[in-house]
This record gives sequence, structure tokens and C-alpha cells, in this order.
Amino acid sequence: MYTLLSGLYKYMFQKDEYCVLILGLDNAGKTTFLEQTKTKFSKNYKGMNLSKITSTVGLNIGTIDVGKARLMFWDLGGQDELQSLWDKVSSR
Ligand SMILES: Nc1nc2c(ncn2[C@@H]2O[C@H](COP(=O)(O)OP(=O)(O)OP(=O)(O)O)[C@@H](O)[C@H]2O)c(=O)[nH]1
Ligand SMILES: [Mg+2]
Repeated sequence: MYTLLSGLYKYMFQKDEYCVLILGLDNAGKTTFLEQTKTKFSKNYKGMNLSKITSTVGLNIGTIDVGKARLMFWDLGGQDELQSLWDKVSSR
């Protein structure tokens, strides 16, 4: 019975989670893309002023829900010195 109920609960409420890596050279527009996507798909998210976006040091993580899927975007900084991180993150 427990298995049946927990299965039903999962079916109805649990979302499939996907990780999406956004990679590209610096100034390609990755963070701008992520901000625009969050603004479009998250109801309560107002979005930051796009002109205030500065070059990413490290990474930004943004989560949006689309239907039954939850997308977790990883926006990695594209500067030369940060590209060594790409390997480490993508191998996880
Ligand atoms: N014309 C134009 N400019 C854009 C577009 N997308 C982003 N930009 C501009 O490009 C510049 C860099 O954008 P970012 O989103 O910070 O680029 P990034 O890829 O995150 O850069 P890093 O964080 O350094 O890796 C900003 O001045 C943006 O306003 C676009 O679609 N068209
Ligand atoms: Mg960025």
C-alpha cells in the first residue's frame, strides 16, 4: 500500500530534474540568456537589469520549472582563466 501511495505521490508531484550547462566564450551572452529565460518562465521573478550584468566569475545557477520538468541551468564564466573549470563541472 505504501509503495502504491508513494508511487502515486511521486507521479503527481515530483518533477524530472535536468541539468543544463551553458558554456561559451566570455561576452557571448550566456548570463543574459539565463536572466531572460528566468524572466520568461518564472512567474514571480522580476529579472535584473540586463545592463547591470557583469562578467561571471565562477558560476550562476538558475532553476526554472517547465511543465513537469525542472531545469537547472549552470552558467559558467567564459574567461580564459575560468575555462579550466568547465572540465571539472561537466564531468559531474
Ligand atoms: N546585441 C546583443 N548583445 C547581447 C546579446 N546578449 C548579450 N549581449 C551583450 O553582451 C555582453 C555580454 O553578455 P553576458 O551575458 O555578460 O556574457 P557572458 O557569456 O555571460 O560572459 P561571461 O560571464 O564573461 O562568460 C553584455 O553587454 C550584453 O548586454 C544579444 O543577444 N545581442
Ligand atoms: Mg556570464
